[in-house]
Amino acid sequence: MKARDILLQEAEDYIKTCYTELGKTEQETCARLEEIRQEIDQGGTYEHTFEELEHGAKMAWRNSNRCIGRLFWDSMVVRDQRHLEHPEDIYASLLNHIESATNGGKIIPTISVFKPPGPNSEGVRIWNHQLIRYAGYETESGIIGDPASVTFTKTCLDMGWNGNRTDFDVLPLLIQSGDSDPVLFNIPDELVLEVPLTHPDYPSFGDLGLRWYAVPIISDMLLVIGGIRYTAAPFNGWYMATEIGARNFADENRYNALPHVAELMGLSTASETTLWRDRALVEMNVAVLHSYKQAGVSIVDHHTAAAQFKLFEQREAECGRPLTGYWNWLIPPISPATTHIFHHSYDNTLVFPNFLKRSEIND
Ligand code: HEM
Ligand SMILES: N=C(Nc1cccc(CNC[C@@H]2CCCN2)c1)c1cccs1
Repeated sequence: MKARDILLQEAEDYIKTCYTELGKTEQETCARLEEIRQEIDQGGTYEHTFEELEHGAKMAWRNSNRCIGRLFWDSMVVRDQRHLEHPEDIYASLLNHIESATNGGKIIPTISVFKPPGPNSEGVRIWNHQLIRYAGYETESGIIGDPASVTFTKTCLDMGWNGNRTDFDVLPLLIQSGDSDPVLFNIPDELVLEVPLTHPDYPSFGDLGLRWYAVPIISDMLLVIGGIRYTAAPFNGWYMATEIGARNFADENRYNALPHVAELMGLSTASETTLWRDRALVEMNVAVLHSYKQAGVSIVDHHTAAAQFKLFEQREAECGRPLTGYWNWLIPPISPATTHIFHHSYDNTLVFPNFLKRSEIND
């Protein structure tokens, strides 16, 4: 099949599903399909209406098999930014996304969709993994900051960026538009809401100096709708606390904070059989939930998130949509067996629209 025929097939499949879900008539659907056929014949691609883009982005979230947070798929704010060309304008739009999604801590799930690559344009690409993330610096005496960011930090340093070399330096944005070189932009401090970590029962927890940012905004995944690949479509929700407490601060190849937490709790780390690691892990997650709630920043615990996911499963069944999911990612990293997810199996079929990692694209 030629590329155009594949694109036309994917466009038809999407429009039929999308227009049915939006309650449009057969007549409207056929008329739109004819328009798209002509557009593809003439220019090799086609452009989504805002309505098609908005609903497609929501469907992509609804189809994200690794996401436990999908109950709220239909409430996402979709920002159509396809008219922007210049890196400075894209930068300004990303700052608006950060500010509007943060919403003073009452986080609003939001996605910004930028111009996709076309027959005569490279489209937009954001090189960051997340819009807000901490730098990682390799030094002779170990790593400062987030080890997961060492490679990207090196790229930014090579391009002339300088961090303060603390454990919590917010990285710059690296934006590429069309076929021009990527450009670096700093994020103003006042736009980055952060939460200092304290623990309700251990006053010395605050002395660890741990903090994390409020809003996770994934910026390195592709949004694929009806055969169109949006290479820059940063999206945010709110955190599930275990992401921060059981991975970012707990992994030995991340901030590796559990031994410090065990020490301040007065636990001996001499033997694994005391389960000191597990006790430190739970208190780390208690600290995250306590701190985000105290700061008025949206967050969800893994039990509540699992209960919400169960509701999502039920609603999808009521709508007659087969549920797809990926068990390995849906179970939380602590106490997984206390959630219903652990005791179920899920169909990991890839349904479109969806989000893909760059490495998952095979032309
Ligand atoms: C509203 C609150 C949300 C919560 C609590 C939530 C929770 C999560 C969690 C815990 C993961 C696993 C992440 C990891 O282990 O690294 C995840 C994955 C994912 N979520 Fe959600 N999510 C939310 C909203 C969203 C939104 C708004 C989107 C997109 C529009 C989304 C799309 C995804 C995708 C694509 C993945 C898989 C990422 C990958 O494969 O690397 N989620 N989500
Ligand atoms: N709560 C969130 N967490 C999340 C969602 C998708 C992807 C990620 C990052 N996952 C990659 C890390 C690094 C390896 C394993 N997890 C986090 C959200 C981020 C954006 C919207 S919701």
